Amino acid sequence: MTTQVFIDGAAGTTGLEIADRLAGRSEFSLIALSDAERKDAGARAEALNAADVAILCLPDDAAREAVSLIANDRTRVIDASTAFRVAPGWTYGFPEMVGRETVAQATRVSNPGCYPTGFLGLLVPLLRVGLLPADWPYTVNAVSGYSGGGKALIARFEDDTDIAFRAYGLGLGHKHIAEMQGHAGLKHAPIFSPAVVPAHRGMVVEVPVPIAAIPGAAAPDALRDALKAFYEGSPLVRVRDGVPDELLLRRSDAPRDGLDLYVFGSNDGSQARLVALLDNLGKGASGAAVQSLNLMSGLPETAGLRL
Ligand SMILES: NC(=O)C1=CN([C@@H]2O[C@H](COP(=O)(O)OP(=O)(O)OC[C@H]3O[C@@H](n4cnc5c(N)ncnc54)[C@H](OP(=O)(O)O)[C@@H]3O)[C@@H](O)[C@H]2O)C=CC1
Ligand SMILES: CC(=O)N[C@@H](CCC(=O)OP(=O)(O)O)C(=O)O
Repeated sequence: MTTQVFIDGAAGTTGLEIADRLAGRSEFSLIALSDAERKDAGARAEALNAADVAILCLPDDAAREAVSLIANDRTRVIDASTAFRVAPGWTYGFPEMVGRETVAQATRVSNPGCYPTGFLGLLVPLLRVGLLPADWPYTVNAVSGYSGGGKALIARFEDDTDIAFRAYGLGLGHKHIAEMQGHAGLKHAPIFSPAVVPAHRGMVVEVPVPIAAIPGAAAPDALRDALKAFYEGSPLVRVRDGVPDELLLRRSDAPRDGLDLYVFGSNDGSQARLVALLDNLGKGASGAAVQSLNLMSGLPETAGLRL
């Protein structure tokens, strides 16, 4: 029997990429609304309640509304928005971190934010084994392709091709901070410096680690080995060796659902740069949602993904 999937917000950036990854897959059939119906609460309620799995690719308020429109115990939810990422009763859709079986059994899954995927992917394994402390005030610097801001930011960057770099989150209150602090169990909120570059997709997330100044922090090689051990066997998360001359995002980069992690260390081991490379629309959004959908449907986690 096929799983009935309804993508609420199917005409948006994340929704379209999810539909792309589900195209041609006989395990799923998509419930589609016409352009005239897609924002109609009645039509959405009917589709939400007909679905085995509803994937919400909506702004936060519309995602909350969608959840409130579900009036049965059967429809399971994967929400791509920020609305439920630290909410009680929701499973955080990072299977490598919370466990594949936990996601497979979940009825309410919140898909991780793109930046937190890099930050938590780097830090949580190291905090869990005590190689870095939870009471250090971490910082996180990141750049994203403009598709990370959905249709509105895509339109802005495509209209104004003169923008070379856009720093934002300058009020130090970005919506991902609670998610980063909460799921890492950090004492202090991280200082987060996000920026957008004029490329459609792609993301680099970096956590600088002044090892010599952090009580109990391990050496760079030990940090890398611990990440490797944590992600051993993961088909999507790779811990890379070596020190390339540079890390590049290219405007021509194809969609991909992997997450690449690096630990760069100074010669004397006193400093490290933890770096994550991902596609904001891949493991940072649509790829992660399909990974969870696969697990919830008893399918191989990478089915339909771009490895
Ligand atoms: N883009 C990314 O890289 C990531 C996005 N996300 C999250 O995913 C969610 C979707 O983002 P994204 O796809 O980028 O955003 P988009 O703006 O590209 O798409 C959102 C879609 O939702 C539709 N929509 C808005 N309100 C309603 C409503 N009340 N009922 C039905 N449809 C509605 C919009 O309609 P219309 O087309 O008419 O505007 C649009 O098609 C957001 O919460 C975002 O924060 C998470 C991780 C990464
Ligand atoms: C470039 C850009 O604008 N990025 C978005 C985050 C994208 C993402 O992860 O989405 P969620 O809103 O679902 O968390 C931002 O900073 O708000």
